[in-house]
Amino acid sequence: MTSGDSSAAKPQIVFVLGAPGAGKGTQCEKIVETFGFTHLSAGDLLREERKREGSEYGALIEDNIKNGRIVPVEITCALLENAMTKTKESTGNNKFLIDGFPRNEDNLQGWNRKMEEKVQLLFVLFFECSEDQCVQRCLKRGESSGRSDDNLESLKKRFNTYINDTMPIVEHYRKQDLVKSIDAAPGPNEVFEVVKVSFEAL
Ligand SMILES: Nc1ncnc2c1ncn2[C@@H]1O[C@H](COP(=O)(O)OP(=O)(O)O)[C@@H](O)[C@H]1O
Ligand SMILES: Nc1ccn([C@@H]2O[C@H](COP(=O)(O)OP(=O)(O)O)[C@@H](O)[C@H]2O)c(=O)n1
Repeated sequence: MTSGDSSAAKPQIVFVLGAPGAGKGTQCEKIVETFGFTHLSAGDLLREERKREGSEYGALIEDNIKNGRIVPVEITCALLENAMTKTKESTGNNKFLIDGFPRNEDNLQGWNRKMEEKVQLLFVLFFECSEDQCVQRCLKRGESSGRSDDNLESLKKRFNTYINDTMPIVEHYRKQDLVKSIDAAPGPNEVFEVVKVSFEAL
């Protein structure tokens, strides 16, 4: 096999970042419908692992989520890799939106050690939205989501983590010219009109 062949088989990925409540999950659903990517949310995978019977990480994950801290990358990266492998085997799809990751330096380093060479990073979608607007969206979502972190106390901690730990990761990718910044303040359909452009260009 030539090196060209093996690189063609690499999964294509887009990282999706933005503040809590910026609308990452909402836009990912739309991208899946229109462009055939598989959506892998790091937060959803962690919440599933938290409730999986026999998981040794349940309490650790819950403690981190409630306090807006980032779970150690060994756990999150293994969940993502496993989900990618399973998706590839069961559906043949090899294009992934990786939502809410990498969210801090530990996530970035862990991913780069284990996965960077195995995938093709297309770009990083970054949703920009004011803290006020994001908090309002999360509080509204909290009325029905049942999430233990959609409350004001957890949100303050999540925003600290976002500013201190996630923004440097966005800057890291910006320096590599990989970031596509999207204004996430308008309604979901309007935001998607802008998101679309990046995927149509692929
Ligand atoms: N563009 C938007 N305008 C208004 N509300 C939105 C928008 N995008 C998402 N929402 C709502 O805000 C909440 C957070 O959106 P979500 O996609 O879950 O964000 P994230 O994945 O970034 O945390 C949800 O209740 C969602 O319905
Ligand atoms: N890479 C990640 C992503 C999420 N998480 C945890 O999961 C929580 C919820 O993340 P999420 O992406 O589902 O939700 P939002 O904060 O984006 O609304 C985060 O606050 C972290 O505690 C993590 O530890 N590592």
